Formats: sequence, structure tokens, C-alpha cells
Amino acid sequence: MIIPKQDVNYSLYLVTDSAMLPPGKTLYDQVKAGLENGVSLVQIREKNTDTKNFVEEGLQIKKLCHQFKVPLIINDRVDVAMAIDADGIHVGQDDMPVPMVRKLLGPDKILGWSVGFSHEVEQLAKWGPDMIDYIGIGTIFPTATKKNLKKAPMGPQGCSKIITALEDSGATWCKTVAIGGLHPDCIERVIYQCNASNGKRSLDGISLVSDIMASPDAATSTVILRKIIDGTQFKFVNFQLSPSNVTAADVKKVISQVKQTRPLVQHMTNKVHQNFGANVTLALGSSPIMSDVESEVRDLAQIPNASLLINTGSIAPVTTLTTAIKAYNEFKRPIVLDPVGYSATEIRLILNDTLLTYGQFICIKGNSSEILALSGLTSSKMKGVDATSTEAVTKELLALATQTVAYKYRTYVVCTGETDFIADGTLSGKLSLSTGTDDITAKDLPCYLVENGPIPIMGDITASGCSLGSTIASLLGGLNEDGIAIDAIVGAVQLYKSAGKLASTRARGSGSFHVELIDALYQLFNENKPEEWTAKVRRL
Ligand SMILES: Cc1ncc(COP(=O)(O)OP(=O)(O)O)c(N)n1
Ligand SMILES: Cc1ncsc1CCOP(=O)(O)O
Ligand SMILES: [Mg+2]
Repeated sequence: MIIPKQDVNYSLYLVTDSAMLPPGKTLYDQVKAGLENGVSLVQIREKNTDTKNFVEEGLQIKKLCHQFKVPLIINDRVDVAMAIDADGIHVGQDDMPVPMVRKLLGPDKILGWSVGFSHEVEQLAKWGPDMIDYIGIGTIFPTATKKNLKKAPMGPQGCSKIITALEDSGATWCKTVAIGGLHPDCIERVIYQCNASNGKRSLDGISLVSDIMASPDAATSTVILRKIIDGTQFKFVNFQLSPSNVTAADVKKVISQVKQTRPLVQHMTNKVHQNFGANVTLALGSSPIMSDVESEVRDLAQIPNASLLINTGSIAPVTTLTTAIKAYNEFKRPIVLDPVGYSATEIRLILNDTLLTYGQFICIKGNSSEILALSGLTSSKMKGVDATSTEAVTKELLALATQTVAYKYRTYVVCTGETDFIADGTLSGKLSLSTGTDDITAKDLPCYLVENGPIPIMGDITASGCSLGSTIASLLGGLNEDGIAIDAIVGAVQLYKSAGKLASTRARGSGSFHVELIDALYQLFNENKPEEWTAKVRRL
């Protein structure tokens, strides 16, 4: 062993593939470029090479790795690993049984195992700490590198479930790397979102094949990867994710910024919401564009102060939505998701889960059923909550559901109802391998309540919930670089609720309420006196 196995650095784990080398490059060239620029662990994965060639290549690459004090792992072939005295072996669920591999290899070598389901993790605790050193969790995203995958990509959410299972089962010695479709455009998000729910751990590394092996410039590709992996903050929007007390003065500042910047709010929304949402956006000094044309999303995402609202009330083609999400993420512009009817039908569940897998949202806004469904909390989980009234239980459940969704997707979440709940799961964008969320769990997240008494007429018009999405997207879109996201989100909810109350006192029925709501939003926005708004904010 080049280094004791407990000291292995899993952070950037290169798995080779000689079938995808760019013209003029050898496997040796690519591994060398990787090692020179920060690859911390190497696995030779040869699916179609003769044993003789595999052994020769293995010896060569081992020598190279050891010059960099990096261990060499062999994929699948225990015989080859033993023949060349490699530092370890990686086996999958269908390869040689793990206890046999360990017996052949002895106690000091590194043994890695592929895991695709959380139930597979239970075996680790049964085997104990002397069996498996790390697991490769995958596949995270679709990849052309591994053929005949038996399971659909799990996304960061599936990976978090496995890391959580690891903690729950007590197999805390076992390190974790994620694998499958990992490239610079998604790695930060994967590290950011993949955490155990007890806050005690995150991924120990990123494992990948094509990003380095197929690269015409493997050195530069590795430098880019290394920089991302060593980052300490995921800055997915170009304004601030810092905490705030959200005072009236803070909200006032947000509105002043919106007035100056006049954000462009792209709506990919349902038909019923389109007209009303456009008018709400205009009332808030912003420019609506109701477009779901795939070919223009990149252009729109590059406009300063653009923001995107995706409302899945009408189901747009998934590729259009994912293209838009990728573009807005690339240009660090905010995306608000309104997962309409989440889990009401299978298709809505799949669509919303797909969107959440492929992008980083700044805010998820839903009603209580949507947020409860996204949280995965059931009423049985609430048993034991000490509450004196049904109302208190309900509020407690909704607050916890809002926090749970915020933690799961590392985002801000708004859960609407008579009381609106807002949770901040971003932890200021903190990014780190291994240490998770520093023991912070969902229930520890900041949570704000916005209250203004019942406004029943809100439910008598179309698109009133959807237009809160427009309001949040407007205020977020308008933030300057020093603007604070939570001020805009809480401010938007407070503004919308106050306008709803004001409009309800002026309206004669649901028809005039529609008009009065727009007038009230226009008035409150332009007056910009949050200290006088009727909706009040308090911290949980
Ligand atoms: C780090 C890492 N994780 C997972 C795998 C996949 O192993 P397996 O499931 O056995 O599939 P093959 O790689 O053998 O096709 C891996 N190789 N490395
Ligand atoms: C070996 C392996 N196991 C699961 S996915 C995968 C291939 C990952 O390749 P890439 O990094 O090119 O997506
Ligand atoms: Mg295998």
C-alpha cells in the first residue's frame, strides 16, 4: 500500500476507460494529466482487454500513481489486482461476493462496492468495519459510459437516501463517492444536495470517467474539477444567500432595487395563470414574458435581472423545461418552482421530480398538500408531537414539512395557506465534502411565519396562488449583487398577503377582487412602506 487505507483521499476519483480516449492520447497520458492536476484516486476499469494487457497496463499505471502517492484500484478483476499487488479492488453487486474478495485481498487493501439502493447499505453494518472501505453510489445522472444500467438514475435525492441509510445503519466508517454523469455543470449541486438527514455527513468524493478520459485536454478538465471540488460555497445565484432578520427596512431595500432594475420575469406557466400573472408582474414594476420556446431560453437567461418561474400546472415538454433550468442555472439567475398538484397524479409527480433532479431552484412554492407530499412526512410521523390543539399540530407539521423540503433540496421553500411558512435550507450556500451540514437538520433551519388572518376570497379567483409565484420571481429577479434572497422571498409573501387583505376589504365580489388585487399590489409596491403592511412576519 502506498498510503494507509484510512488516509485515502476520495475527493476526485478517476475511473479509466480506454474505449473513449480522444485521438492521439493514451490511457497513460490521460491518467498522468489527471494525477498532475489533482486526481486523488485511480481505478482501472477495462471491460474488453485481454488479461495479459490488463496486467501490463496495471503495472504501468500503478507505478505512475505511486509517483503521486495515489492508490490504484482495479475494477472487477480480483486476479489482476492480486497479480500486480494493486492497492485495492472495486466490485459491484453482480461481481465476486464481497466476503470472498476480502478474504483473497487481506485486511489492508481498499475494498469498494457499488450501491444503487438504500436497502443494500444494511449489509455493510452486518459485515462490520473490516469489510468495505467505500461505496460508489450510482448512477446519479444518465451516462453513456456504463451500458445496460439496471436502474433509472437516482439523482441527488436518491444519493442522499443512501447516505442517510448509511448513517441510520451505523456504518459510519464507510466512505462514499457518487458516480454517473458527473460533469462540472452539476458537481457543485451534487455535493451541495447529497447529505445525510442527520446533518452528519455528505459525500467524500466525486468519481467519474468521461469528463477526464474523453477530454482532449485532460489537464485543464482536471483543474476545473479540482477547483469545483475544493470550493466552499455554491453560489448558484448572483445575489446573497446570507441569513437575515427580514426587517421592514430590508424589504423596503428589496423593493427599491426592483424599481431600479425592472426584472424580466419569464413565466413557463399554465394557461389560466398567464394573463393574471403577467398583470401582477407589471404591477410590481417588472416585465413579464410568457414564453416556453426552447430556442430562446438561453438568450433570456442572459438578460441582467432575468428570473424564471416554472409552474407545472400545464405540462410543458420536459426537455424545454430542463433546457431552461440549465440555462438559468448556468447564468446564475433565480428559478422559482411551483409544483402544481405534486403527487396528485403519477405524471405530475414524475415531471416535478425530474425538474428537481436536473436543477438548483432558489425557491419552491407550493400549497400545504404539495409541500407535505414533497416532504415525505406523513401524519404518523407527527405522533408524539406535544401540542394542545389540532391547530397547533397542523402548524407544527406544516413548519416541519416546509423545513424538510428546504433541507432536502437545499433551497428556500414557501408553503402557502392561512399562515404562510418560509424555510431557508440554503445554509448560505455552504459546500463541503464529508462534513455534511455540520449536524444541522431540517428542524434547525430558519423558518418564518407570515400571518394576516383568513382571506377566504383568495380561493374564489383563478391563479391567486400561482401569482404569488410571479411576485416571488419578480422580487428575486430584481435583487442586486448585494441583495439578500430571504428578504425578497419573505417580502414577496408579506406584500402579496397584505395586498390580498387590502383588496378583500375593497372588493364587492370575486370579479372585482381580481382587479382590486392588482390595484393593491400596485399601490403597496409603489408606496413601498412595508412597515405599514397588515401581514406580519415572525420567526418560529
Ligand atoms: C467508484 C465506482 N463506483 C461504481 C462502479 C461500478 O461498478 P459495477 O457496478 O461493478 O460496474 P462496472 O464498473 O464493473 O461496470 C465503479 N466501477 N466504480
Ligand atoms: C462505472 C460506472 N458505474 C456507474 S456509472 C459509471 C460510469 C460513469 O461514467 P461517466 O463519469 O462518464 O458518466
Ligand atoms: Mg463491476
